[in-house]
Amino acid sequence: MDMIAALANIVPASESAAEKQPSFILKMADETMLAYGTKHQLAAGPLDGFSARVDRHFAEHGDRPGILVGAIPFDPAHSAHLVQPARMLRVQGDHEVGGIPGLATASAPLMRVPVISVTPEPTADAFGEAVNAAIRALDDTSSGLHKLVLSRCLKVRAGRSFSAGELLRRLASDASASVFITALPDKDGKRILIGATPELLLDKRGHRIVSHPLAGSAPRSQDPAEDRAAGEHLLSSAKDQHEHSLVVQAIMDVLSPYCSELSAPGGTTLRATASLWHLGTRLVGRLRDPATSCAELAALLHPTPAVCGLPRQAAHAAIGALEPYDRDFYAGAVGWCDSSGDGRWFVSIRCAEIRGEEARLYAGAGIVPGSTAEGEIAETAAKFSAMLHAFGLEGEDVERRIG
Ligand SMILES: C=C(O[C@@H]1C=C(C(=O)O)C=C[C@H]1O)C(=O)O
Repeated sequence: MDMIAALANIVPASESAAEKQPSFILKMADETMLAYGTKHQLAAGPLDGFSARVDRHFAEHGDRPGILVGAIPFDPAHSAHLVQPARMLRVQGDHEVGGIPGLATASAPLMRVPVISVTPEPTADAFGEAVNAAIRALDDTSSGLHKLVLSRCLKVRAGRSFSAGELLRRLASDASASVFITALPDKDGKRILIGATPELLLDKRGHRIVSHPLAGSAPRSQDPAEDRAAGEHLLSSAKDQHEHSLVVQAIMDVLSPYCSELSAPGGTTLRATASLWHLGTRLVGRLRDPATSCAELAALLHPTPAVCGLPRQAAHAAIGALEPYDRDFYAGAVGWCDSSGDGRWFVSIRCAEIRGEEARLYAGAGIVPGSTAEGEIAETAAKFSAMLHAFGLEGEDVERRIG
């Protein structure tokens, strides 16, 4: 059955417009999930207590579909935004996201939304100063810091509201990423988070868990020889391998007490998105007790040193002092968990928060001894490029602003 036919079966014509539009889309290599409407919302609260709230939710709301979808913010003290939808559509395999009713039609031409302004927050220079402050903190052994991830933001204002469907279609052209749209709690109006993340926080099905952390990055090149050299350079870089190993070790430390087996069968390898090379390690484990829920493990893992730093508390405090904004749902997690304890969560990076005619794009980079301000400016500029491409924003003018 094709996508439109499948949707026609589950979306009766009499339904309200809001219910016809998916409020959550997650397109992965092997499956696309679409959630419509809201039956119940997960009770608010910090990440500590998240899995207990999820368990309580399913105990109280035994109706179908027995699934919660949505987003976890960066700050563990802030509340996740998860809903039990009215309906859920899961399409196995890889497929076109073009024909989703209420979003966009596959045959419609891509429309460029006229952009009024692109404002960096902070400026590339100010971000470079924050990176230098982080490098000084890492060099000062009394700080106890080993790694810190700093981000910057681009505020994009347009002449009319952005079309989530068109953005999603453009993002989906990079098959190496999982594309998502999720509703966020209202703040001066309706908000969504949209992105194309390459990073799997945790997948849990029965006994089996998989995590695929990324850390260590290099911009790709249009020139094939230069591109290959950039990848090989990253793979042999002691600084990047060190940065990467800190993340892998932290994740293994969290997961191993729960596992009878935990290993990295393929070791550390290069992962490519359309714009970046990454170092990645796919970790596969077998849980001692399959009743250990995905929500419980995801809450313990987040935020990993791939988006926060090491040690977690000190890095979190340093981010609060050095970044001029609250990350909110950037560098959190997006995904789902179900009443059987299974689930899948991705790290919410390469994303933008959209509210009407305004978008906030985010990009961050891990800083370890040996990092440089110029290197981190270039890396975050490359990390913006997938979203900028989706917004139709490329060229010298934007490049000048983002450094
Ligand atoms: C924080 C981001 O990316 C993270 C940081 C990386 C790095 O420092 O090399 C690589 C992948 C992600 O884990 C981001 O894209 O915003």
